[in-house]
Amino acid sequence: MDISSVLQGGYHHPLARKWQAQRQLTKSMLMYPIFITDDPDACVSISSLPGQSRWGVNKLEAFLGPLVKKGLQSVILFGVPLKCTKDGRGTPADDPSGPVILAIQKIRQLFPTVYIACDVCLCEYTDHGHCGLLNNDGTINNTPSAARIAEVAVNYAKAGAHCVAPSDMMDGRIKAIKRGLIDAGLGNKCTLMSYSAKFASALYGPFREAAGSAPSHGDRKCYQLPPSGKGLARRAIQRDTAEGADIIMVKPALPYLDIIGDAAELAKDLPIACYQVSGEFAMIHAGANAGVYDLRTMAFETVDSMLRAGATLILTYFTPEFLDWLEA
Ligand SMILES: NCC[C@H](CC(=O)O)[C@@H](CN)CCC(=O)O
Ligand SMILES: [Zn+2]
Repeated sequence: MDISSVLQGGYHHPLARKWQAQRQLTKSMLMYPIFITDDPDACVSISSLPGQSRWGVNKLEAFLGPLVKKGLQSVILFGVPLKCTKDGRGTPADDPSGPVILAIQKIRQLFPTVYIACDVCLCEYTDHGHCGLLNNDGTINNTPSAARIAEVAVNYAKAGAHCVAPSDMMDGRIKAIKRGLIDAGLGNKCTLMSYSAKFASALYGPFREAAGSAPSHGDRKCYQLPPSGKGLARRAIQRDTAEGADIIMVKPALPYLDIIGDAAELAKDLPIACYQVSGEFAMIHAGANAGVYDLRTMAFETVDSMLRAGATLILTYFTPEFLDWLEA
């Protein structure tokens, strides 16, 4: 056999196999999506998301304490208000007594080392369930939507969020948020993580069930990207980078590894996040429950593919497990 044909010598040993990875998962790369509801003492499991619950702020110490001890370093908060009065502009989104702002203050007080990101969107707070404000004909009214998203983001930052992450997909919201943060004197104190390449995916069902955030009519195809839209994704990544994003996110992750690669190419000087969304998480669990594969092995294999594609930050509901698995 020709000398150049022999590769197996480079990975015959378990340690040598580790060295083959350009980037390996570490605890600091994990950001844990958590659901905060407006019943302060709630702990309600989410049937569609194995092991996940909606938490009241009074339960956050018991919930997050053990995870912080295991090395949890960042969370991203999703408000799931069940008692508020929703309206056309998502008024409850930045209610100072709402679940997100109360959770920011509670986590800052309890766990000062934990980096707090906040998802910024209106769909959990509007009576129509869309991510922006609507025209009378039910279509998105983009300009006031971006302004409202920016207002909510700045209020989360004022409440102490280390990062705001707009998942709404309105055009121009990154520039609007950055301008708002700067005008509030927070431009250098709050990270702007943009869901730049966020697709109109079939994989959000469990989240929408958990958050009660499905649109009351129509769908989100006019503002989330078409799954086939590689060029659109590349343009959105470049646009958001130019508008002041500090982190670029691709979402969902596994069906969009090529887009993660595009982001790593186009925004090579920024951290690249990807979100292993609720449907991906549920799918991996379903396959393991069906005996198709071992859960831990598949969770690592999917995340390794995201790292290989260029991701440096992983939003995943497997965070608690990875904190244990990375210790093993
Ligand atoms: N702001 C939109 C919420 C949204 C997707 C959707 O429902 O369209 C995601 C949260 N950012 C869903 C995340 C998930 O499925 O885990
Ligand atoms: Zn939304």
